Amino acid sequence: MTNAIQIRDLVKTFGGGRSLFGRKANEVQAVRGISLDLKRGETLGIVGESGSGKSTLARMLVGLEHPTSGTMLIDNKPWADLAASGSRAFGRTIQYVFQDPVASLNPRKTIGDILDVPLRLLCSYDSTKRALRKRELIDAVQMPLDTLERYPHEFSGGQAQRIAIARALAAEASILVLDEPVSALDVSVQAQMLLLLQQLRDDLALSYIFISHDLAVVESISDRVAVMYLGEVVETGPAAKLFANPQHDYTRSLIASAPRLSATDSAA
Ligand SMILES: Nc1ncnc2c1ncn2[C@@H]1O[C@H](COP(=O)(O)OP(=O)(O)OP(=O)(O)O)[C@@H](O)[C@H]1O
Repeated sequence: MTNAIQIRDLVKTFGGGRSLFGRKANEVQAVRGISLDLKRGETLGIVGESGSGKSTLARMLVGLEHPTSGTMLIDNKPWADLAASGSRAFGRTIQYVFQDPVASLNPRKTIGDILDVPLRLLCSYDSTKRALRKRELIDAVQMPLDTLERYPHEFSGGQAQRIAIARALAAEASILVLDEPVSALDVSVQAQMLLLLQQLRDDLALSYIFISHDLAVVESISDRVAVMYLGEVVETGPAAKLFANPQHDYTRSLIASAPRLSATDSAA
């Protein structure tokens, strides 16, 4: 079985202008030599405190940031080849779902027009095929068909996130990077969203990178978890094992400082 993503020795350094004394000023090492694999069909949770480099890693995976050094294979394609081919190649391979669903949807366009963009620009489908795919996509995220004629402000946060997921699925990329996808939602809506994501992953053979600082959410959806601290991965392991028996001091302190796992406890 090949990996959906293979990351080796990945480094990202921001800034680094020279000061009067020849030392690099304002340099931030956001990611410091990460190696990770995402298996096909797997959900890999990524946890870590604010500033640990989770979003920088995510942004490099989808081509929004250039690595300083290291290699990545995304769906067996070298990252550098995808970057050389441009955003269309990335968009058909790997998609990013943002935390704030309402802000990620253009308020002046109908949902149909929003879904039209990737179908036109990334897939080059004709209008008949686009109309068919839009109905399939909206159905896949369990929204009514009249959603296509409505505008983003007419939807709740949970509904808007379903639409954002439909858009991420439009170009048939098999890998989604979900960056805090349920953090802006009410706890009751979070559970439904996690269920939908699991169904989509299984039905469409997707692989997920799932970033969150909510350990309960990560434990409930992830097969494996990677713990980031100061730009490094300090521990990886199967989700249940890692949370039950953390090996690294930082993982232990992260678990100790997390609020009680109320969402999963009360859903049981
Ligand atoms: N464009 C940038 N320029 C300079 N520094 C940056 C930039 N983007 C991120 N950083 C820095 O890199 C480090 C990692 O940030 P990053 O956003 O990846 O962390 P994070 O774990 O995703 O945090 P959060 O959970 O708050 O989103 C931080 O110190 C941040 O200030």
